[in-house]
Parts: sequence; C-alpha cells; structure tokens
Amino acid sequence: MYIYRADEIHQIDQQALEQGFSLFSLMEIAGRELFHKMKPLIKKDDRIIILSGRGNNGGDGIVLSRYLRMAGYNVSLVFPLGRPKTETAKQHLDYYFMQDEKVDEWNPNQVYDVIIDCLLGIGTTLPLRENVKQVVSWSNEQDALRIAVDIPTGVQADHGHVPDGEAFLADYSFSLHGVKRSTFLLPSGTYFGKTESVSVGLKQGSDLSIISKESVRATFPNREVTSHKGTFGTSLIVAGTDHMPGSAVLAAIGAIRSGTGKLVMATTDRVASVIASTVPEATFLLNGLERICQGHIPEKIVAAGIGPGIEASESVKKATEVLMESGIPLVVDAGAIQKRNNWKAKGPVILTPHPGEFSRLTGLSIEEIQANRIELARHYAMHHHVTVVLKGKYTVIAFPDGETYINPTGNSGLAKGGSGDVLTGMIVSMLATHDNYRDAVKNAVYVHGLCANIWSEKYSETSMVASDFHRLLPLALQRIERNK
Ligand SMILES: NC(=O)C1=CN([C@@H]2O[C@H](COP(=O)(O)OP(=O)(O)OC[C@H]3O[C@@H](n4cnc5c(N)ncnc54)[C@H](OP(=O)(O)O)[C@@H]3O)[C@@H](O)[C@H]2O)[C@H](O)CC1
Ligand SMILES: [K+]
Repeated sequence: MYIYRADEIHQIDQQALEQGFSLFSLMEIAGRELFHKMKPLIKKDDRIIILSGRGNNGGDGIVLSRYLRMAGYNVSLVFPLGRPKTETAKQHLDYYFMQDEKVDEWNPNQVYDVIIDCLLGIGTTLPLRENVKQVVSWSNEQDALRIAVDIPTGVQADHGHVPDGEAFLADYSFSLHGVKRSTFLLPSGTYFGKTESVSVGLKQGSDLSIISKESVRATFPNREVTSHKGTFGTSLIVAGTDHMPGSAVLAAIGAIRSGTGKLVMATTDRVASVIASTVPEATFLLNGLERICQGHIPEKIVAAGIGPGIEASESVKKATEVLMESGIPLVVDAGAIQKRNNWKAKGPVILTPHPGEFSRLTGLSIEEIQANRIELARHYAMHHHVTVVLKGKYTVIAFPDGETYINPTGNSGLAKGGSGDVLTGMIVSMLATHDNYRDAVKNAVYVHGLCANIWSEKYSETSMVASDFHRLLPLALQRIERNK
C-alpha cells in the first residue's frame, strides 16, 4: 500500500484531468466510494451530520450526502464555514439541489449520533482559523461516532504537527486515493482512528509504501532439505558489558531464533557465561570489543552487529570502524550509534536508532523528529549512504537511495527495554540468511512487530517483555513460512 504527499495527489489528479477525467467526476467517484465504505458503520435511523467546508473536501461531503439521502439515511448537510467556493464543489451543490435535496442550518445545539468531517482536507494550512477551531472542538465534545474524510480537520497531509492539539478526533478516517504521511507521524497520527484508503480509480504508485505480509513471505528464504548450518551463515554480534549482560542475551535470542546458522557473540567473560545459560548455541569471542578494535574478526562472518548493552566510547567507535571497513553488512545499534561526519563503509550499514538516539545523531528535538520522522530518516539515509531504521510506532526504514517503507506491525508491548536488542539480533541474523540486505531489514522489522501482535492475541500488551521473543519468534516465523 502506498503513502502519499499532498503534491503527489495534486499531480495524480492533474494527470487524470489531462486524460479526460474531470474534477467533477473524481468528486462523484469519491463521494460514492465513501458512501459504500461508511455504510457498515452507520444505521438508517442514526442522526448523521456532514460538516462541509468551502473547498473540495466539502465537495466530497455534498456528494456523500446525496448518496446517503438517496439511500434513505437521516442526514443533515451543513456549511458551518459558509457555502462552497471551489468551482467543482459549487457544481455539485447545484446538482444536489437539482435532485431536490436540501441543506440545513448549522445548529450546535442539535444532537447527532454520527459526525462526518468534510471541513478541510489536503488544502489545509495550519494553524486553523478560529471559525474552524470552534466547529472542531464542538465535534470532539459530542458523544457521537466521528468519521473524517481524507484527513481529520486540523492535521496536514505531510507533517505531524497539530498546533494546540486542535484537530477532529476521528474514530475512522477514509483517505481518498491513498493514505497520507500524517497518518504515520506524531501527534497527527493519534487523530485518525482506524484508517482506510478509498480508491477513486486512479493509478497507484509512490516512493513510500507500507511493508506487506505478502512481500515478507515472498522474500523470505527457503530452507531446502539439503541445507546445513553453513548454508545460513555465521553472524557476529558485539554486545554486553558486565553491568549490562541482559542486552547481549536478548540480541543473542533475536539472532539465534531468526535463522542464522551459527552465532558468535563478541563480549566479556562474565557476559558470555550469562548468554551460554540461555542461548547455549552461541559461541564466543572473549574480550570481544578489544579484539575487534585490534582487527580480529572471526572467520566466515557474513553479517555483524554492534551496540546492544555497550556504552558509547572511543573503543566502540573504533570497533565500529573496523567492522565498517570489513565490508560485512553491519547493524549499528544503541551505544555504537554515535554522531560522526561519515559512515563510510565497504558494505551496507544499518543504523537502528530510537527517536532519542536519532535526536542525538541529528541534533533535532524528539518532537521535531516524531512530527517529520519519515522525511528526516530518508534525508539522513540519503545524505550518509546508510540504511536508517527509525524505531517507534510505525518504524520507518529508509534506504540510501531514498526508497522508504513504513512497518505496520507491532504494538505497545514493544515499548520496553530490551526489545531493540532483540531487533538488532534479528536483523543481523536475517542479513546472514537473505540474499538481499533490504529484504533482510524489512523482514526483520516486520516479524519483530508481528511477535508483539501475536502476543496481544492472548495476553496483555502491558505484560510483554523482551525475553518473550524466545517463544514468540517460532510462532511469528511459522505464520510467514507456512505458505511456502
Ligand atoms: N484525488 C483525490 O484524492 C481527490 C480529492 N478530493 C478532495 O479534495 C480535497 C482537497 O481540496 P482543496 O479544495 O484543495 O482543499 P480543502 O478542501 O482541503 O481546503 C481548502 C479550503 O480550506 C481553507 N483552509 C485552509 N486552511 C485553513 C485554515 N487553517 N483555517 C481555515 N480554513 C482553511 C481554504 O480557505 P482559504 O481562504 O485559506 O483559501 C479553502 O477554502 C481533498 O482533501 C479531498 O477531500 C477531490 O474530491 C477529488 C480528488
Ligand atoms: K476532513
């Protein structure tokens, strides 16, 4: 599924117009499709109000109102900001009247069961003007089902800012042609409710898309009957200090359960004995950090990771450089994510910051990052020729050429110390087993979130801990591989 910017929608509309479509017909299709999408959510005797603005978002509301009224729904179409001012919306209002349909006066004292927001769409500039704010806050105070058309009024298509938190708080949003970036940004994303896209019959395609289960299945490596431990490569993870052994254990769990043939943990003596009791399959490079700084990389390593459970230091920086120089695909996490002018490497480098770490890398505030995380991750990836996995709700994966994905899986069960360590292990392991590093990164992130979704089918998200991945990964991977 593709994700769009406002200018892409305008371009797509423009192309359609050049091919003989009219805006009138696009709005007609939009209104009719919205009607079909909304039918399962509303009942004939619900008191429904459509709040129509003066632009084409309001025009969609006029068409939707016609379809609902023709089908016998109890609908009031109102224009609390004044009558339409775009040509297409005016034409649709004329046609609406020709069908003997009526509009109502805006009366905030009236009570409704369903409020449909067609006030502003992708033509919004923020902040909202006072007259819109009043209607939005009235809507949010009502005990009604709230449905937004295209985007909730008060958010923009491309950015996550919501000045003063004043936006229509939708239970459902139906986005025309495709979902917009702000659905996945913060705080805007919290206003959309359940979001679905509504096709208006135009061609799909964008440089930003959502990872699909089908794509993960299609790119997941087959395990042939003739395969042996060498087939799936040896992974190396530099992790853990005596006072943070747990992170190294969790990275080892993530790696060993995700397919790698062999796993070498570069760590301290003490951490090695802790890992060995939970992941007996692991082998060790003792005094790992120092030995890698000295250029000692064990043989046959096909994928590496550095960072879980270690703090930023000169030797971590040095070890990261040695690994980057080796040409082995490298995941750089936690303590190894340090600000540097270049990430020049001979192989792919994958950075896995959470917003706090990305803030330290870029010097931007966490708020700024959350409101624009897609473009910021993409910009960093392109500028530094690295892959950025910006973690959080809707993890963003940006590749060095600008190709960018949003991960749809996961829930608050992942918002726990240690789940990032597991992810690092998983990415390393999948790098070892996949031919294409991009597929490895996308698949690891998707499966990591899927584990949390599987957990929440039976248990509370509150109770999930990172060590649960030990038993969740087999279930998640079975769902991916089952149809192979
Ligand atoms: N292919 C498609 O997806 C189609 C989508 N359609 C719908 O069209 C809208 C976009 O329509 P547009 O007319 O460009 O814009 P809007 O309806 O969002 O808004 C324009 C009006 O909003 C006023 N405005 C903007 N910002 C503010 C603000 N902060 N406070 C108050 N009012 C604001 C603006 O007024 P100005 O006086 O500032 O110009 C406009 O009146 C899209 O979202 C879809 O719903 C089409 O139906 C067809 C194809
Ligand atoms: K809207």
